[in-house]
Amino acid sequence: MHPMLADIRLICFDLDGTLVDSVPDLSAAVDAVLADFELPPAGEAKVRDWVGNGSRKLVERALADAMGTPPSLERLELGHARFLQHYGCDPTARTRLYPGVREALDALREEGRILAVVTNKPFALIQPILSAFGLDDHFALCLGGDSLPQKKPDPAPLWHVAERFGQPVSACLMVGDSRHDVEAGRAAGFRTLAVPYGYNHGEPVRDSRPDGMVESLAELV
Ligand SMILES: O=C(O)COP(=O)(O)O
Ligand SMILES: [Mg+2]
Repeated sequence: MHPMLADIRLICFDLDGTLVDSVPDLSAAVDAVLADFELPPAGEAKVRDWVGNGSRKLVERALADAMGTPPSLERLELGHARFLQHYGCDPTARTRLYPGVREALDALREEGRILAVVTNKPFALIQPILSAFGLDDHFALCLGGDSLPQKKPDPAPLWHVAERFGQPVSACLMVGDSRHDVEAGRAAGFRTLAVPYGYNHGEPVRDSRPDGMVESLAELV
């Protein structure tokens, strides 16, 4: 067991960039939206740096980059609706679990820890992705970026999960790949653990000073 887990009863996991490498499917959907608007594709490298603030912001960044100017509200709404359609068709066609994820989740569940997903992704997309990897039963609660009025880096989703399971924040851990996860966790009073392999707007997540880092979730167990 990892030393940081000693007093931890509840663990909130980020999804994109922490449990799943979803950029191949996210960027295919972004490029499909851009094609709908007869704009050039963005490609995976750019999309990787745009992920993290939810799908609406992702589409906004892609449209602004392709057009050289921020999109109108109307274009953004239409683009986001199109994105949800394209992405929702098959959100795991090229998405993969990161190494160590399944082993870690199996073992942590076995140990009786409460596991939750707190992502900025729309709630409706969480279940299809978890089920594609046979992980639907592992999490006691999943929250998306649209589940509450606030999303990460706001601590509200983390407090919501802790309260739901009657856990003091001192018994809770946030595990993520980006500064939004570390900031939300710290603001909530959770302990924070980061993985270096995900998406953090092109910056090392270590710069956000998480309480700990692991190269792979396999190190948790
Ligand atoms: O949808 C996003 O922008 C990122 O989602 P995440 O919070 O699971 O990393
Ligand atoms: Mg993430």
